[in-house]
This record gives sequence, C-alpha cells and structure tokens, in this order.
Amino acid sequence: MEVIESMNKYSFEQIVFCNDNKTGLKGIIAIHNTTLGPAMGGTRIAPYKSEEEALADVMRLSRAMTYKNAVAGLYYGGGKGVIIADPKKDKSEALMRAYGRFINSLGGRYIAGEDVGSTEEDMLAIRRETPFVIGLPKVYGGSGNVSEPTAYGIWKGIKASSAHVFGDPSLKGKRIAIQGVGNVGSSLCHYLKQEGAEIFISDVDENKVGMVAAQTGAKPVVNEEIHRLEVDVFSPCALGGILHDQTIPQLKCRIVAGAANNPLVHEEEHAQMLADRGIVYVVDYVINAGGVMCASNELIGYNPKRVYFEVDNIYNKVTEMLKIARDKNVTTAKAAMMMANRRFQDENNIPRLAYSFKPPMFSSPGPRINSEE
Ligand SMILES: NC(=O)C1=CN([C@@H]2O[C@H](COP(=O)(O)OP(=O)(O)OC[C@H]3O[C@@H](n4cnc5c(N)ncnc54)[C@H](O)[C@@H]3O)[C@@H](O)[C@H]2O)C=CC1
Ligand SMILES: O=C(O)CCC(=O)C(=O)O
Repeated sequence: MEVIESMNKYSFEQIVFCNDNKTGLKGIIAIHNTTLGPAMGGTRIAPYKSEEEALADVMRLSRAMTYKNAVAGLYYGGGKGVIIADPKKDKSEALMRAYGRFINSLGGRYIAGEDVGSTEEDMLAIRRETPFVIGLPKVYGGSGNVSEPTAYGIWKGIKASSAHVFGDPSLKGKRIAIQGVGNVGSSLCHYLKQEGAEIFISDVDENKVGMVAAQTGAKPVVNEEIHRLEVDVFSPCALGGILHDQTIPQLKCRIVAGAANNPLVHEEEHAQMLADRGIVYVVDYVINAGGVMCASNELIGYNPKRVYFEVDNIYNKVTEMLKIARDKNVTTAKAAMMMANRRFQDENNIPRLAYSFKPPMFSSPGPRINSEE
C-alpha cells in the first residue's frame, strides 16, 4: 500500500507507526482530521493478519470518527489507534504504557479511548504515561464502561428509525435481530426487552448467547442465519464489513441500525444497494456516538445525567438524517455526510479549542509494571 498516496486520497493529516522492541508493541495511530479539535477515538487491539490489514482498519475507523464527532456536536476531530496483538494473550501493562508514551509524544493531537480488545484498565495504564486518554474506570474519575450509553443511543436511534418507517417509535412487538451480544449488544437487549420487542440474537461466542438469552428471553439464532431473518430491524453489533454484495440481497428487514463501526464494505455503493432494496440504513457513526459522547465528558468532569441528556439527542440526529435523505432523495450515507460537512462549515469561524487541553498528570501510584521497564 502506498501510504502517503492513500493519506492524500482520504485527506489524512498524520499516521504514526509505533514500535517498541522491549514490550512487543506494534501499533498505528491515524489522525484523520483535527478541524474541530484534537483527534479522538478508541484504540483497537486485534491480531491483524498483516500490517496492511491493520493500516486499512485504522484509517477507515479514524475517518469515521471525524464524522461521528462532527455529527455528535463534539469539539473533537477524528482519530483512532490499533495495536497488532491478541488482546487475550499479548497485552501487558508495559506494552500499554509504551503505547501511552507514543500518544504523549503527539502532545494532545490524539486522545485515545477504548475500542474492541481494549479495556478501562488498559486506559489506566496509558494514563500513567499521558493525560491524553479517556475511558478510565469510574473509581479514577472516569466514565467506566461506555457501552451502556452506546447501547442507549442505539436504542433511541432504532426508535427514531421505527417512527420514520412505521410511523410509530414504539418497539413493542417489533422483531429485532442483533448480531453480536458483547458489551453493546447485550445491553441493547435489555432496553429492547423493557419495551416488549421480540429479540433474536447470535454471536460467535455461544456462552454469551446463552447468558443473554437467559437474562432477556431473546431467541438464539445460528450466527450465519441472523441477517437472513424476517424482522423489522437488523442490528449489527459485532464487527464491521458484514454487509456487502452477497449479504445485502439476503436481508429481509426494513431497517439496518446497530453499533458496529463500518458495517458496509463500501460505504456509498452498499448504502445505495440497501436504499434500492427499500431498506433504511441508519449510518453507523450517527447512531453509535453514545460511547464517545460519554467518554469525552471526562474531560469536562464526568456527569452521567449530562451524558444521557446528550445521548438522547441521537434520536433527533437519526430523524434529521432520515429526513434529509428522503427530502433530497439521497442515500442516508450522503445525508449523514452532509450533516458532518455542515458542522465543519459552521465551525470555520470559531477559534479552535484544539491544543489548549492540558489536564494534570495522573498522580495515583497504581499497580507496578513488570521488571523489564
Ligand atoms: N463499546 C462501545 O461503546 C462502542 C462500540 N462500537 C462498535 O460496536 C461493536 C460492538 O462493540 P462492543 O460490544 O463494545 O464489542 P464486544 O467485543 O464487547 O462485542 C462484540 C461481540 O461480537 C462478537 N463477534 C465477533 N465477531 C463476530 C461475528 N463474526 N459474528 C457474530 N458475533 C461476532 C464477539 O464474540 C462479541 O461478543 C464494535 O464494532 C465496536 O467498534 C461503536 C461505538 C462505541
Ligand atoms: O469511547 C471512546 O472513548 C472511543 C469511541 C470510539 O472509538 C468509537 O465510537 O468508535
């Protein structure tokens, strides 16, 4: 892959490759755009098969953060990090701290948070090296696990899309299929259960399916079949890249709305394909902003009441996106991009907060790191 060529094509500002022989850290930080403020986004830890795969993932995730933060009304730009490692086997505090030192060297241009494979404890390890991290445990003044407000936002977004498609936001009796019952998917099930929806779930991890089914009454489905179910809403809450030329024709739903980042393999082309089939696609970065809205609150003093008040607004953002798409006869992907671009125009004359953010260094002694350090 021609890296700078590719940065140029998608208007990336900076990509940082991180290597630390001592701890085995191999990471990439992609800063897409800092027009609205410092780049903010989670760090994903995954056993990528190649550097190319990791680079492609971090670039795509990073771009989505630019638009997510913009549509959410946050004063942050878009960035993301990836660490090439198996989170179950290869993670250590020393490795996370080495990564934290790379983040620190960027002087606040990138603020890290959690993503798939990283935890609150990992954010705490990073915090020992840099103030430019969010998603800390609650006992350290952080917002804790942000999956709960993410799920709340997904629930609200599904209700908004239901109002648009069926003329009623109520999900009572609606059939909803959720692919992936990890942190967000399982929490979403609880909201849907409260409302009396009929829930279908799948996951590659059978134990999670069993547990969530027992707690919520959701019906387990074979993972390969979940997207083919005849339902009102298909909610992808696992990993991205699951909707493409083969799977889109198999869908039998009216709405696609879930947490997974980048569920479409090709954003525009597959958004069009869904629209052509009469399926309403709720753009990932509009509906799944609850996590970053919550975690970024830490920088102004975490307040759960304010978080839920702000995340509630996802209902209005989804409604607005669907209205733009209908009124202008464009895909929802284009409509969401229009909303993000309007934000960039609105902010053009506002002085940047970007690099004035300097929280104090972390003072707790915390756990010891291993003797290698
Ligand atoms: N946690 C959050 O606050 C946010 C999460 N997201 C996105 O939402 C998605 C879910 O996030 P989390 O629940 O936090 O992750 P998680 O790792 O807790 O859960 C993901 C679940 O998907 C399952 N899974 C993995 N591959 C699968 C496959 N091919 N088919 C079915 N199930 C599969 C896993 O076993 C796991 O249970 C991710 O794409 C993440 O990037 C987006 C915004 C915020
Ligand atoms: O929750 C965070 O801190 C990061 C948010 C993020 O990376 C995402 O929304 O995909």
